[in-house]
Amino acid sequence: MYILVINSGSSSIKYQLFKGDSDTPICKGLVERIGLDGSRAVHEVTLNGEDQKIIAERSIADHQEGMQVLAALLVREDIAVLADPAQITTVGHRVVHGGETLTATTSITEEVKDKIKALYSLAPLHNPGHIKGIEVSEQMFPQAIQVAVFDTAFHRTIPEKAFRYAIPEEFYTEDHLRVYGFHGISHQYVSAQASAYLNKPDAKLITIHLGNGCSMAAVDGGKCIDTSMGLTPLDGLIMGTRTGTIDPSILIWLMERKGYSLTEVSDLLNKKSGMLGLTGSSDMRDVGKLYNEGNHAAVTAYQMYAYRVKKFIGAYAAALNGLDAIIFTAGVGENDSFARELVCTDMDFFGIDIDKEKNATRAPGIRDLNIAGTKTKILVIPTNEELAIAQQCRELLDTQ
Ligand SMILES: Nc1ncnc2c1ncn2[C@@H]1O[C@H](COP(=O)(O)OP(=O)(O)O)[C@@H](O)[C@H]1O
Ligand SMILES: CC(=O)OP(=O)(O)O
Ligand SMILES: [Mg+2]
Repeated sequence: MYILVINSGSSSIKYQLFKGDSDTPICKGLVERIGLDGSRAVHEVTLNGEDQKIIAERSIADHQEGMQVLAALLVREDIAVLADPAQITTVGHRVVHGGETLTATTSITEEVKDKIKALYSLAPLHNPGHIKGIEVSEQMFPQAIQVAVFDTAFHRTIPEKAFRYAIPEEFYTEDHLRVYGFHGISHQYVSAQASAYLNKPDAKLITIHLGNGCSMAAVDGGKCIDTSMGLTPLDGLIMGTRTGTIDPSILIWLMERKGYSLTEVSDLLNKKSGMLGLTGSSDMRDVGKLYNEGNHAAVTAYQMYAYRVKKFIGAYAAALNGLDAIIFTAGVGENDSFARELVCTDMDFFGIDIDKEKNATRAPGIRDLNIAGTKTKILVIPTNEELAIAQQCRELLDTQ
């Protein structure tokens, strides 16, 4: 049994190939900076005991092209890990928005695809890419069972007082407008890792997923009780190209005063704002370089980005009525020590005290960054959405 996992994010496609019950992939890779300058694919494979890394730098305009690059790497003869692509029995797909009806891991039928398509307007940067990924993989691996694992599933335990919006009730009962929350596969994975690391099943945790999309979750004893994204992945933190929380009156102002159409408003908030709108670049590595050059816009943007995270930490410490650990994860959370330092500065009221030396040191695996003896653990936990998806695929297949 081979399980191929496809995780298409808004700016990248990550993939891992697992054999049998092993949690160690036999190859993995990343197609990144999709639609930006400098896009590339990085493919890692261990052949005859030797680690090989293939880096293909080329323009990759969209997720469909990204999937084709990925598929070609998997079957490239000189580095092939499979004798035949037909050996892949299952393809697990991350799907960001499952809406009201797709609430648990499921095998993909035409009906499931239609439901994912019906949610395009609620996840415009993601669900269309997932459908492309599913369709390309149905063509490439027609013998495999295609499985969907949803970002929204982990957030189903959020109580009504946190998932409802203060708008007339029929918009909830008839139109299902509510907080769904996203990055659930990642929040669930890193919170479980943190509880095990702390040896505390009832731990009160705040998970901080900072990728191109960014969100936080408050997790009490393994159950999510609140999260920063809402009906769509636009709410909450400042992201690569998304605003996060803004005064909704700005939308009305744009339409009334500037004559913006609905599409223009959606594009502005989803694709042209966040770090991109503030600095001209959505990629934190680029923004970091500008910061180091003393660029005023980048300095302000970093401060705004970290300040928003701090405010959610305060809110979630109150919601949890306690705090054992905060956990940084995903592209920025795992790699950008400066962003972590900014978030943790002047947070001793919450028992959060970062050790700058530990924070600046790179190391694989789980890292503990707080000053020894301080109350709240500050952890960096590499997320592994692909492994979590493979595990959920196995559970689904076991029950069928
Ligand atoms: N070494 C690094 N230092 C700072 N930021 C990084 C580093 N590596 C990746 N990132 C940032 O991580 C973000 C992408 O995170 P990722 O979790 O891969 O996103 P997504 O899954 O949403 O596409 C980008 O903003 C990128 O700049
Ligand atoms: C939900 C979301 O924003 O996902 P990503 O960060 O992978 O774009
Ligand atoms: Mg991601």
